[in-house]
Parts: sequence; structure tokens; C-alpha cells
Amino acid sequence: MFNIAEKFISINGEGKSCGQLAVFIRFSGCNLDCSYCDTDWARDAEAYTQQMSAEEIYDYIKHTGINNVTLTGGEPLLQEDMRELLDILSEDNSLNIEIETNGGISLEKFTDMDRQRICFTMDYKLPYSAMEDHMEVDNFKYLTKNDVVKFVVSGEKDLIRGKEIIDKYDLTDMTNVYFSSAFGSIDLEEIVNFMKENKMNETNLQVQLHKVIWSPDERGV
Ligand SMILES: C[S@@+](CC[C@H](N)C(=O)[O-])C[C@H]1O[C@@H](n2cnc3c(N)ncnc32)[C@H](O)[C@@H]1O
Ligand SMILES: Nc1nc2[nH]cc(C(=O)O)c2c(=O)[nH]1
Ligand code: SF4
Ligand SMILES: [Mg+2]
Repeated sequence: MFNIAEKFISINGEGKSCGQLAVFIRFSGCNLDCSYCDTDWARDAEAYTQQMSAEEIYDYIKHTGINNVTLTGGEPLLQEDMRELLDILSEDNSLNIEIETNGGISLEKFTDMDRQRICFTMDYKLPYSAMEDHMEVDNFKYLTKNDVVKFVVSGEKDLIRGKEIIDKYDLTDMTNVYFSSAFGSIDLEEIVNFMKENKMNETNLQVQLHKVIWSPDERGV
């Protein structure tokens, strides 16, 4: 069974299918405690509002009629049966599956899956998050051109460290790379100027679209 904090349909405000409708499943519980976390309430493993089986989650997704699926949290990869859920979802050719994960959990046990069907959006937590020590850099070798590495930046120190990691691991050659502002905490112009100064080809700037549309604290959007 899976512990679900909330489920909803919205415009995906982040990542590769940003701007398209998506159905979101937010699981409860997290192994990290990022300074900027916008879903702090879902970090508690007991914060679930319902429990569902993998089949029930699949049925719910199909019932919505939405093809983009985002599994998030909390930390979705803490759910014990996540592999089973991914196997069921990835068998359905009409679904485009994205998983938001925090970089602090090994992706090794997912490497043999059909990686064309499933996109891992993996955060690399930067200094301002206070969680960088938890990053599993081995995960980079499991990422493909269909995945994303996301750096949530709060200030200059994060921008510099993010670029260092991108260069050290040749991330733009291996996968898709995003800088995202920790919402409202950094001038977006500062990010663009940093990208210009450092000729950061192939890095994408992301601004969380749903926080522009709705209040940044709104749940279920
Ligand atoms: C809430 S997390 C859930 C998935 C997973 N725990 C993780 O951190 O990747 C989903 C995404 O939102 C991002 N995020 C959380 N708080 C944010 C904030 N205040 N501003 C921008 N992005 C934020 C995270 O970095 C992550 O990429
Ligand atoms: N609209 C919307 N798009 C999102 N994309 C990723 C989200 C997340 O919380 O992981 C998210 C979210 O919470 N809302
Ligand atoms: S890992 Fe994700 S859910 Fe957990 S505290 Fe950090 S941003 Fe929040
Ligand atoms: Mg969110």
C-alpha cells in the first residue's frame, strides 16, 4: 500500500512537461529536511490522507483522462512498493511518467526499467538547502537523456556550486539540466546573469509556474 498525502490534476509547473496538464500523486514521508521545502507538511510519514494500492493508483490516473503523471512528495522513492507501481504505470504506453526525487536515495534498483517511459527528475541539493551531505553522486551515472538533474538555487553560493557539479560530472552531456529558483528567494535576473557570464549552454532556467498562477502556499495545485 502507498501513503498518499494528496492527489490532484493541475498544470505541471516544473520540469520537462511544464505547462502541460498532469495528474499528481504526492506521497507522504521524507528522509531530508531542506531549508526551503514548500511541502513541509507532507514530510511527515503520517501525513497521508489515504492509502491506496498500486492498482488503485493506476485506476485513479486512468479515470482522470490525463496522460502526464507526476509522482512526488515528500520523497516518493521511500514508498516500499514504488518499483511495483512503476512497473504497472510504465506498461501503459499512453502515460508519460515523471518522478521527483531528492538525490538522497539510490536509483540503482530502477536502472533496468524501460527508461524511455519514465523520467527521473533528480534534485542535487545545494548549500542553502543544508542537505548537500546527503547527495548520492553515484546516481548521476544512472541518468539518461530522458531524465533531469535539477538545482534549486537560493543565492550566489548555490549558483557557483551548481555549476561546479554540472562541470565535474559533465551533466549537460548526459542528461537535461535545470536551475530553478527557490521560489521568491533569489532575483531571477541574478540567475540569468550568472548563466550568461558562465556561458551555461544547455542549462534551463525554471520558474515554478503554479506559484505564479496560484498563491505559493496553495495546496492541491
Ligand atoms: C517538494 S519536492 C518533492 C520531491 C523530492 N522530495 C525532492 O525534493 O525532489 C518537489 C520539487 O520541489 C522543489 N522545491 C521544494 N521547495 C521549493 C521552493 N521553495 N522553491 C522551489 N522549488 C522547491 C524540490 O527541490 C523538488 O525539486
Ligand atoms: N502544478 C504543480 N506542478 C508541479 N510539478 C512538480 C511538483 C511537485 O511538487 O513535485 C508540482 C506541484 O506541486 N504543482
Ligand atoms: S527532499 Fe523534497 S520533500 Fe523532502 S524536504 Fe527536501 S524539498 Fe521537501
Ligand atoms: Mg510542489
